[in-house]
Amino acid sequence: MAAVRSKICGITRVEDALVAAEAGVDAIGLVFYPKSPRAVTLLQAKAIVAALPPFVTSVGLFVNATRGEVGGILDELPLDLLQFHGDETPADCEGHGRPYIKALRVRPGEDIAARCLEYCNASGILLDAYVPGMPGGTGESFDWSMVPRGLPKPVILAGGLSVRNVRVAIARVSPYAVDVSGGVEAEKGVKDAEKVRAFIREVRNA
Ligand SMILES: O=C(O)c1ccccc1N[C@@H]1O[C@H](COP(=O)(O)O)[C@@H](O)[C@H]1O
Repeated sequence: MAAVRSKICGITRVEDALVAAEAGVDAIGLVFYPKSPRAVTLLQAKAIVAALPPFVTSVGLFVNATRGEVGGILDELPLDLLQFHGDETPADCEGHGRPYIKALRVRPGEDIAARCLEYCNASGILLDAYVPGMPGGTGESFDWSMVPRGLPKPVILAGGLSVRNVRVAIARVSPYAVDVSGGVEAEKGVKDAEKVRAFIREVRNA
């Protein structure tokens, strides 16, 4: 089985990005959603991206942002990958000419395979828990048995992951990558270095 990639999302501080990079993370996520306790300003994001070593992907997370808002960030900061975590249509996601992943919030009975096909130009599909009124970063997991095998896109598994459950999650879902935010925090927006290292170690050993 290919190595499972990891993304640490909700990075707000250069030092947290460096800890994650040193531990071997593949991608870090920057939340451009003003209502999130992990939201970054453009200035913060620029400092974090500038500090990244080569081969660590910078991902910009947006929730129902306008085309102008996303474009305004991209004009200032050439993010490697976009993550759309709201109700964006395929056309919304594709309007920036940049690679993107689309987050799907999985409700009971969700036809994940059909939703996946809607976003046929996405680089991957991120699966997260559905919590009413919250677009993401909830710390909640969903029923992993709902993820079908053989989806046509790389699957990024998210939602309530931590060092305690990530190995089981990988065994059950066989995702391309895992994504964590709250499970490696000391407090909202501040990562716990030991939790970050332990999480990435666990993914690598899975
Ligand atoms: O992190 C946030 O605050 C956030 C806000 C709005 C949409 C998505 C958000 N984060 C993403 O949510 C999932 C799961 O997070 P958690 O590990 O359960 O805390 C993850 O993809 C984050 O990128």
